[in-house]
Amino acid sequence: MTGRAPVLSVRGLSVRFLMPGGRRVAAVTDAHFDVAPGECLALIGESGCGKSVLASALLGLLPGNARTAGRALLGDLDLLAADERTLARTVRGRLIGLVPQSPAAHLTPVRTVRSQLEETVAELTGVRGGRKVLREAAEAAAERAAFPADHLDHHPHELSGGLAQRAATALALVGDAPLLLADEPTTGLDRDLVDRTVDELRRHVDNAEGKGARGDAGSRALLMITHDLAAAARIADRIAVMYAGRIVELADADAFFGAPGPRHPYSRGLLDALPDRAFTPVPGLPPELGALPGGCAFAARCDRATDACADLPPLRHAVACHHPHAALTEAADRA
Ligand SMILES: Nc1ncnc2c1ncn2[C@@H]1O[C@H](COP(=O)(O)OP(=O)(O)OP(=O)(O)O)[C@@H](O)[C@H]1O
Ligand code: NI
Repeated sequence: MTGRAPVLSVRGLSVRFLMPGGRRVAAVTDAHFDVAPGECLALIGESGCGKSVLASALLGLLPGNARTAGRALLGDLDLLAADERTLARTVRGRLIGLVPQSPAAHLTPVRTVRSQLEETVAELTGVRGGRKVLREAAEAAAERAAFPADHLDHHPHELSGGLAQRAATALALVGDAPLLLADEPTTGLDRDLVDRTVDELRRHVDNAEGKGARGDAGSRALLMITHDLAAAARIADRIAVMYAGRIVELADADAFFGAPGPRHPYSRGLLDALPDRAFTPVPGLPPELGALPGGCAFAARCDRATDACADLPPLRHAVACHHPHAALTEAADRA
């Protein structure tokens, strides 16, 4: 990794939901990671482990019963401490482009995709020169996300899930934001489009389209939340594995998907569950985030667990486990 300052620096980020009756849901606990300029970090983990909550925390989009702790620095700005005005005016869309997990819910129902794209282009890029120029810029934005031109005049409810996904991706790319946050950007897409979509997200980071007008080649970063390990393997530089609200492993993507492989038993389990690998699901279910055990949250499902796992394993050499699989120390240190 380069010595340049990270685009995003997350330090000790925790999110608790306060529930009726005093119960607390520990959705995210003590997340700690950086995303460097030019880098794609993929955040993976089972449904309900806290990935989207982490994304919402960065964007200031958590509901009123959420409490956050820690810091999330985007440049000098602590996203967790920023007020709503700053988040609305300078963060969402401009500093962070969001590909939301439920695109249909983020598109304005009463307006066509074309009008939403044109408005976003006008607002975020300052494109001037009248209708025609704006129209062309909006069409180019649609094209980047493989959104078909003949559907631009449709309203969101007339779109399939896959097309709504592509419309949302097009909107997220418009602002050329320093950080692109993509939450399940490939939901509802078939394999070809998955590849095309993630490649476009990757290009945003690589700046391969000659968009270096700001002289900032390679200065952008991508945080991609995904269930799709093939998509992660295709474009990610590093992998963060989340389990029960905690990041349990951070790894170089090549080492993770290739040799020596993941170090945390849960990460191994995720890979073994893939159809083109062992096709064996991780046994059991993740714990309730409202009632987490005191020690390692994965111990109940782990074939390597011992008495030591009753204590919480710290994240050491980028893995939080008492019995990690061996790896080249060098690879672990780099991660
Ligand atoms: N407003 C809320 N109040 C209470 N609990 C919540 C709230 N929003 C989310 N949660 C809980 O936080 C946990 C993490 O949810 P999150 O949506 O981040 O999961 P995820 O990893 O993104 O899952 P998926 O892959 O299904 O999108 C879940 O257990 C969820 O029930
Ligand atoms: Ni989610």
